[in-house]
Amino acid sequence: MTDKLTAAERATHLTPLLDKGWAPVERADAIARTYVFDDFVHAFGFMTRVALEAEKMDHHPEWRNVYATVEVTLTTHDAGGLTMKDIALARRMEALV
Ligand SMILES: C[C@H](O)[C@H](O)[C@H]1CNC2=NC(N)=NC(=O)C2=N1
Repeated sequence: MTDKLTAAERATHLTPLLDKGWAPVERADAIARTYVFDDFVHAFGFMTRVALEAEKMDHHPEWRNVYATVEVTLTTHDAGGLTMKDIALARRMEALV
């Protein structure tokens, strides 16, 4: 789960997330997505749900919240790049949005 994704794994696992609005961040071998909610309460509710899941998964997002906007970047620091842990967390976030 913490080995960096191969090109074939990226093609399989990343493509569905790219369709949902996630984008590669080449600078850090990461992916990023910006979520826009109706207001701060909805944005922070999402962050709270994700935080509880992230803690269970022992895998944590880099993120920034300004009022109704949540900017998320996912990468695996221990591996120095994108791994299946990031894919799993992105999928959980898509289920919790
Ligand atoms: C000790 C602990 O398991 C590690 O530091 C975990 C915690 N959460 C993490 N989150 C992310 N995004 N990358 C990591 O490498 C990572 N490592």
